[in-house]
Amino acid sequence: MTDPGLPPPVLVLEDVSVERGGRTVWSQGTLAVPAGAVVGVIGPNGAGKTTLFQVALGLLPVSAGRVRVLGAEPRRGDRRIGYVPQNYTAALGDAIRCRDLVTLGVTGHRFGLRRISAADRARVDEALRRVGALDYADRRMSELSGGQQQRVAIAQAIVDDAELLLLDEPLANLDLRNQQEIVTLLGELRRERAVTIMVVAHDLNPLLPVLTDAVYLLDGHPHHDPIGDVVQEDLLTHLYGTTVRVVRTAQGDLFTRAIGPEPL
Ligand SMILES: Nc1ncnc2c1ncn2[C@@H]1O[C@H](COP(=O)(O)OP(=O)(O)OP(=O)(O)O)[C@@H](O)[C@H]1O
Repeated sequence: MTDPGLPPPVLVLEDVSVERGGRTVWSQGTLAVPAGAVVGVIGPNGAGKTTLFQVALGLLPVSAGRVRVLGAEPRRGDRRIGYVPQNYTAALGDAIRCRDLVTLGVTGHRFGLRRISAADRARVDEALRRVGALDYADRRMSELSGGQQQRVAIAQAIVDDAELLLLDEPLANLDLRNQQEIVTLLGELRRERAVTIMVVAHDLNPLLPVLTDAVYLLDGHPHHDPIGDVVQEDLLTHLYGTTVRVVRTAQGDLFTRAIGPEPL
């Protein structure tokens, strides 16, 4: 039973299975991601993390079960969801300018670029300002660093006031400082906009300060738990198939460390 005092969960799976190319990617997925959470989506390569996002975005039908996203069936082009795919910025054409990329988040297509209203232009500027990218708004994406590009991609995802942000590996290829800045930005967005954020990540450590929950793909099934229940040595060791230690420093910082395969 859902507590009537709480907002409804943003993503609900009821006994969901997904197949790709004739094989089951994951099955028996039953979970509910609460509104306002910052969720790490974790699991080994090929476990189906991106597949989960594609299901939520209505890009991939499920083979069994029922999915609800923001209270409705998943559907393509749902403006309430902001999505930054894996390697998104690398896949863009070289020529596009930052402001135009963010404008696509409002108009949905390139033809709209010339006909944008003053109100929409203001929203684009506000999104660029919010991620700290206004200074380079008129530069081409190809002229920016990886950290700057990721900010602009996030600006595009939030420009339409998304209620759910799906970020696939937003920290990949970023140095430690840029990773930290993007993580800080995610924490701020969550507080300011009450947005729910789901982040696919291979390295949990930089995200731990902001994560409230995790969805983890274990033995072919997706599960959801509060982050504290997931950052456990047994669970992470099982999940990744290599010994993982959980370390807590005297300052209370928590991090994980892989220390190699189990001895045979
Ligand atoms: N377009 C596709 N057609 C068929 N199978 C696919 C397709 N895309 C992915 N798969 C398969 O689905 C499974 C899950 O892929 P997915 O990309 O969701 O995994 P992932 O957990 O995000 O992996 P990674 O961590 O490597 O990015 C993999 O076995 C993959 O080979």
